[in-house]
Amino acid sequence: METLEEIRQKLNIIDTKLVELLNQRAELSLKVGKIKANSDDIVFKPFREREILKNLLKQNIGPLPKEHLLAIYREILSSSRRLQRPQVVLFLGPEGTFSHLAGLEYLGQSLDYLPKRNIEEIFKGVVDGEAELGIVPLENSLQGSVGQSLDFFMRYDVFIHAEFYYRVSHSLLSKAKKMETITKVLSHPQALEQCSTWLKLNLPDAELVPMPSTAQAAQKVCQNENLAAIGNRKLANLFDLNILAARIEDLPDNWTRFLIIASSPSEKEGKEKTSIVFTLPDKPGALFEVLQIFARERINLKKLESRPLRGEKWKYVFFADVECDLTSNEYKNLIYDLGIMCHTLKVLGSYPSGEYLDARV
Ligand SMILES: O=C(O)C(=O)C[C@]1(C(=O)O)C=C[C@@H](O)C=C1
Repeated sequence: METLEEIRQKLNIIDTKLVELLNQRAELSLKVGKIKANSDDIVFKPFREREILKNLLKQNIGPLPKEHLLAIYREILSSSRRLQRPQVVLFLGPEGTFSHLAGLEYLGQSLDYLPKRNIEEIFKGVVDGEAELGIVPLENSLQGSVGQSLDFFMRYDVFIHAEFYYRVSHSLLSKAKKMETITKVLSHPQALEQCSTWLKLNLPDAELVPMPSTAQAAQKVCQNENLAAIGNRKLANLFDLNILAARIEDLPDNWTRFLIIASSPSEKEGKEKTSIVFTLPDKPGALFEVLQIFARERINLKKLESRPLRGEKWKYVFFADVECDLTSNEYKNLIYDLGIMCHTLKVLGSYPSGEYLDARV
């Protein structure tokens, strides 16, 4: 049998090779960066990244688990993007919110994450060039759409580059080591609501205190061992808290869909979904005609939502996701027809269909 010393020697040799290879990869990434800088192209290429990850998974014969390989590679890609150009990304703050944690998981640690006080500031910051990318929450599988995010797509000139889904799973976090000392539980009202059955069973006497965000709740409970917060388990690392209980939500299949936005359109090929916003003339069958076009072309409609049109009462704007690349040449005529039928039509972007990131694993 090999001794510990011998195994460690072998690990050292492999690590040396890995560093060498990572640097060779970084050199190539810098070359790509120069080409992109010359053509003013955006650094983040979600379709290419997904292709890389897919190929890696095919090649991986273990024992390295798939989730570990993906996590390692997300960081390699994050560093690669950062090498090409400093990457600022705006998110709905403060630090530790689901948006922040979701962004860190999807885009990696090498970016500069800048918190914003509200969703509009994210759109505005991206349009004004304060950041190359923004992360916006669009909808939740249990609670429905984030109305504001939909509205700002109508008002700001931004494009969608990627989508991903992030699991909403809650833990009980505290400075205390045991649950017995907890007298108050703090969190965002939605998180308290999502864990109400667990709280009734396990902490029936605790006072429930609403907070503006799960991140602020986690920050607050650092002050006192009798307090606990409900939020993502990663808040434990961020605020140095203990996880007293995990996966305490009543309904475990809870996901939020996030979009990555930028001020210029996305890359040209390989896209699977397109989002559009449109308004219609006030006449019978106006929406039916639009839907008929999609039916005629056998295009699958994944989402259709109406929102009040700002400044014009009882008028509506429609937000739709379709399962095809509407920006490709193949659909030129369709876009032309839609343009005639709609009062206004804006193609928000085409992008690869999103991955599901599960922070619980
Ligand atoms: O292929 C590119 O366009 C790259 O910039 C390289 C690379 C990579 O490191 O592999 C980096 C960033 C992109 O998001 C995709 C891939």
